[in-house]
Amino acid sequence: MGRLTEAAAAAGGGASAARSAGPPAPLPLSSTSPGCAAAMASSEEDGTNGGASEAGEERETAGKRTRRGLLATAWLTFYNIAMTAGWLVLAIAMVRFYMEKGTHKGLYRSIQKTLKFFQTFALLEIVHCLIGIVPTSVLVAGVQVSSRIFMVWLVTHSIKPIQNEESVVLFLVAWTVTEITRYSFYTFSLLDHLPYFVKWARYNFFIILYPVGVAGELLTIYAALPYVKKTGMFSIRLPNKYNVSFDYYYFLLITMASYIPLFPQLYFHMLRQRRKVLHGEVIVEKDD
Ligand SMILES: CCCCCCCCCCCCC[C@@H](O)CC(=O)SCCNC(=O)CCNC(=O)[C@H](O)C(C)(C)COP(=O)(O)OP(=O)(O)OC[C@H]1O[C@@H](n2cnc3c(N)ncnc32)[C@H](O)[C@@H]1OP(=O)(O)O
Repeated sequence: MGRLTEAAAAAGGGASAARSAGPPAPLPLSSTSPGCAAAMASSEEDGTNGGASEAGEERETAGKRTRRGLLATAWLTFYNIAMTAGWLVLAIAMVRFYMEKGTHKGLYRSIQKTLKFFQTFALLEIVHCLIGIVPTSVLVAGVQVSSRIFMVWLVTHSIKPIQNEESVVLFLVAWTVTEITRYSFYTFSLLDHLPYFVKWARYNFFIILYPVGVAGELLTIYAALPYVKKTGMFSIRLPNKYNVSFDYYYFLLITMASYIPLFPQLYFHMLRQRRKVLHGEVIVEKDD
């Protein structure tokens, strides 16, 4: 299948035109076919397109809502409000803890229930992609959510001695700021009242927060290695009646290594989203 790509001027479109112009991302983890060539046209920087394009955007939002269905829109609005509130509660609890105790020791323990609840609830994001009520690629959402679930349940919850590591605070702060911004962005978008600051924050904060979060996660797994090796936790040794063996220590090493190919994919996916939404770059792909 050959491909032909052309740049479309985003005269009155910004993010909406970008989205309507075609699916994002020629990366392997994106929903588009790998290797698609893409050309981009940059238009507005500040989101002010004039009355005509605003009316166009409104029509587009209404169109999206109709396509998605009212029930799905109502569910997503509820889901995003609940998630924004959950991560806000977490942020407030963390700030209060630090102000009262003056140390990060004991922080994870004090917020773990809320964290586990809301991060596990985020599994629904994979379901949203699978049933098609959000346009995100299942793979992108799957890698993002499963790595978080893994960090919460199979690392931080299960390996108590690492819960007071500074690196835990690093990823907790990065996740919390990201999620408050991200879910409020989705909420305001669905409600058709998106403040420019929220949009700007959604597509800029990640530039710093993604590497910070990943560093926190990797350092936490690294800190867990000696304990996992010593205890042999979650490992299955031979001989056993199923004749299978599993070593959690090596599994953690492989997981750390998998960040090398996977994290850049997510990061570049977000950089592309940023270019489309904030700078109105439009990717149009045509199949021969
Ligand atoms: C079992 C062991 C597994 C181990 C795997 C190990 C490998 C791991 C490597 C990866 C490491 C990641 C680590 C990570 O945990 C670190 C951090 O998170 S640190 C903190 C910083 N993080 C971020 O900034 C996260 C950025 N990522 C994301 O935002 C998303 O997760 C992502 C799925 C990557 C991107 O989102 P998306 O493609 O959806 O982009 P947009 O937000 O621009 O949305 C596109 C359109 O979808 C609509 N949408 C999406 N979700 C919703 C929703 N909930 N409600 C309503 N609408 C939604 C959105 O509005 C856009 O729609 P449209 O185009 O129509 O406007």
